[in-house]
Amino acid sequence: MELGWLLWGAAVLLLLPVLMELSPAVNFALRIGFYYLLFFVCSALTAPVCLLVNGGRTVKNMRIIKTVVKTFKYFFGLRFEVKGLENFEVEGPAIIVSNHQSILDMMGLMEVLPDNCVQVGKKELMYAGTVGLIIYLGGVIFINRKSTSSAKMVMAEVAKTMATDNVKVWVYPEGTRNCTGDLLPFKKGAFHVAVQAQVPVIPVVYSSFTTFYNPKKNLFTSGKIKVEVLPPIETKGLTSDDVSELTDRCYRTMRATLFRLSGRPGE
Ligand SMILES: CCCCCCCCCCCCCCCCC(=O)SCCNC(=O)CCNC(=O)[C@H](O)C(C)(C)COP(=O)(O)OP(=O)(O)OC[C@H]1O[C@@H](n2cnc3c(N)ncnc32)[C@H](O)[C@@H]1OP(=O)(O)O
Ligand SMILES: CCCCCCCC/C=C\CCCCCCCC(=O)OC[C@@H](O)COP(=O)(O)O
Repeated sequence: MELGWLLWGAAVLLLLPVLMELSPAVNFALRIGFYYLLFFVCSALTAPVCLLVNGGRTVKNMRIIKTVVKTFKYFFGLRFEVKGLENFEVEGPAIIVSNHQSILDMMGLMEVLPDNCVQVGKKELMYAGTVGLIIYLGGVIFINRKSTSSAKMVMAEVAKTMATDNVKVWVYPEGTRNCTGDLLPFKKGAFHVAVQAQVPVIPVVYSSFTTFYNPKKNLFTSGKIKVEVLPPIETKGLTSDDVSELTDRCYRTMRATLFRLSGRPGE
């Protein structure tokens, strides 16, 4: 029995490099599967540490999560080239908005995440096993995208409490992953919250992943990701009537930056 398992294990180990060469699909599945496994196992190991160190759900746990997730890039040969971090140094709370391409964004998020910053996430993530637990402990704000009214209520609450809690809130205004190399139209919630709380909007742009990551083509190799934190956009004195223009302005600036960072000619 043991000999059988030994032979089986040896065969897989010998065949794996061949399989990975022969089949991009196998290579992609193994790499993305390993990414999920890293999330799952590291979440399970980090959750007790967060509970022991910080006692429960608090943005302070993001420091621990960030320390762990920042190591993931080495497993996948990914490098980040970051510019503009000084733009995070605003007095007090702010709304941070960035493009969202894939679950790989979690590495980019943690690469630059400022202190006291929580994220807005779809509520389905709460049920992602140990990952749901760790993002709950990290203070992630969960919204139900299928119910605009309830999502708006949650966001309105964020606008009220972010000042007292002195937290920054990171939102993906596209509202979903989009790995096309362009931006989807922006949802307005993040900008309503910024205006309601009268806090600046800080745009963050990640260069396109398409040169090293494309699930449709089973592409997932090593690569470099350029990250640029843009100057804050003030909202003091703005009202809800200005939200559409603020959203459009932010969209245009981020889209131009995305094209520049990705070496794509602007339109
Ligand atoms: C140790 C190991 C650990 C391993 C794991 C570690 C993981 C790392 C930890 C961090 C985890 C981070 C997880 C991130 C997950 C990211 C996501 O899940 S992205 C998906 C969720 N995010 C969003 O959806 C983006 C935010 N969405 C919005 O802001 C939306 O606007 C909305 C509030 C959900 C409403 O959406 P919708 O109705 O579809 O569209 P809109 O056009 O935006 O709004 C319609 C309408 O309503 C007005 N409006 C919107 N928001 C408000 C508001 N807050 N107040 C008032 N009015 C609002 C808007 O103006 C529109 O009206 P109009 O007349 O057309 O203008
Ligand atoms: C014992 C229970 C076992 C449960 C198994 C679950 C295993 C969980 C392992 C990994 C989960 C990875 C999720 C990590 C967070 C990723 C954040 C993210 O990028 O979510 C996508 C969201 O932004 C937008 O979603 P859509 O593009 O709209 O779709």
